Amino acid sequence: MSTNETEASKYLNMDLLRFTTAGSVDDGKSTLIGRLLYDSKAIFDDQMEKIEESSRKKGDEYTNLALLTDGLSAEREQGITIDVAYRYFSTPNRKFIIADTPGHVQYTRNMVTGASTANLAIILVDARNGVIEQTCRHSFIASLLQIEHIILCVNKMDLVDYSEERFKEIRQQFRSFSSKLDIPDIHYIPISALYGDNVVDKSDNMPWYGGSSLLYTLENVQVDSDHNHVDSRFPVQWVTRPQSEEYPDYRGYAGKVAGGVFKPGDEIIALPSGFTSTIDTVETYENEEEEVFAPMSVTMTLEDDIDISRGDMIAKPDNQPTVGQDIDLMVCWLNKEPLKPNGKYAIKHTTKDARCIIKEVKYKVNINTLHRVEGDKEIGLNDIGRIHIRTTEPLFYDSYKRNRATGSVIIIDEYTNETVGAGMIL
Ligand SMILES: Nc1nc2c(ncn2[C@@H]2O[C@H](COP(=O)(O)OP(=O)(O)OP(=O)(O)O)[C@@H](O)[C@H]2O)c(=O)[nH]1
Repeated sequence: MSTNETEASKYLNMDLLRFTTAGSVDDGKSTLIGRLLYDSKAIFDDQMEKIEESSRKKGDEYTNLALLTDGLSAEREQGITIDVAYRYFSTPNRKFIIADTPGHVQYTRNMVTGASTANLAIILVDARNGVIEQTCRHSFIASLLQIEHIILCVNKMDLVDYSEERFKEIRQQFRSFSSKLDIPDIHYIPISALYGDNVVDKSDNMPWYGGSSLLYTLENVQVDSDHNHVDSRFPVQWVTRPQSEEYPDYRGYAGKVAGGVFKPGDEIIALPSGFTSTIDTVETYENEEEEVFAPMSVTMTLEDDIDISRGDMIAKPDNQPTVGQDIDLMVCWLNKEPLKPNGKYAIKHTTKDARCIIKEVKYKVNINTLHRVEGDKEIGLNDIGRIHIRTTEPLFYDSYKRNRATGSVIIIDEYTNETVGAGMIL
């Protein structure tokens, strides 16, 4: 291998952490991401020159790191809908993908999209304001989405004189709230995104803080595998039939593995038909593989010609998903039109499209207390509630806790085609 190839393969094989950032408007998200990229030397020099120049033009005393992420808003102004921007950077120790979710009004929606594949969420609070409703909302969503690690960054410490007491107060506020949530690992870091305190390097301004910097924490937090490698699930996206002279009977099933491992010789079952067969080959775009696993995109061929079409699920006979039409969900509502009890919606689950009726709104959750709201079941924009639906066709699903891919659904308004809800199967 040439040096370039060695470098490239080292990079590809590097450990990856996906994280998302959440905070309310002006808590300093853009500044923080800019600071992380800048201090970890991930910004290219030409980008930096542009930013310095534009900061000078605006008369900023400090290079305005928020400008680094502002390309996003320009795109939004052009009418291109980008709810989440993915940014990539790496240090010698780890690769990172940041799902950067803009903090405007549609924050719940963006956070759900950005966080659904994240291993970790950074939740920012302004040291002057402490824990506010949005902090609670974001943490609750993070716990619903089964994000295992949260870093609560108490930002703008410079504006509270780097006060240890203030930091401890906020940490206590968040501890008492988060004790009611299912989040296994929470870190607390006092930072100043603007001046770089505790972002990449430990700060001299807060000698009382004994923990690690944000970057060090991001580099070292232990993430389990993103994917369920136990329950084999392959939702079929399409059936390929090239019908070439060489292979007149070829029939391949293409899609993305949603869980477990598949290899030639494995016995499989196709749902909903229940027919069984044996895997002949599994291949990726480039190669025939010895085995494939989540989240690889693959084409599978079987030894028997059985009836399988888009939206069907290939699993193993001794480990099948639940098949059903009556489903309990926690739903995050993403549309300004509230959820219609008894309303009909389109629903997307893995590669399957179906329709559903909302049979019952069981309760709405009060984001601050995490209790049920008594006497009010209207699920409006940014609300979270528990609902029961009935689908027109059976879905092949797992609980969200077990498998994020086969345990989530998207609810769509049939008339406007807008995504109105994101659901996690209980
Ligand atoms: N003093 C001080 N100001 C900060 C700090 N971090 C961010 N700011 C300022 O707070 C303001 C908001 O920062 P942004 O990074 O744009 O905030 P944001 O959360 O990304 O805001 P949106 O993009 O609107 O969601 C800017 O004027 C920043 O310069 C900090 O640590 N200390």
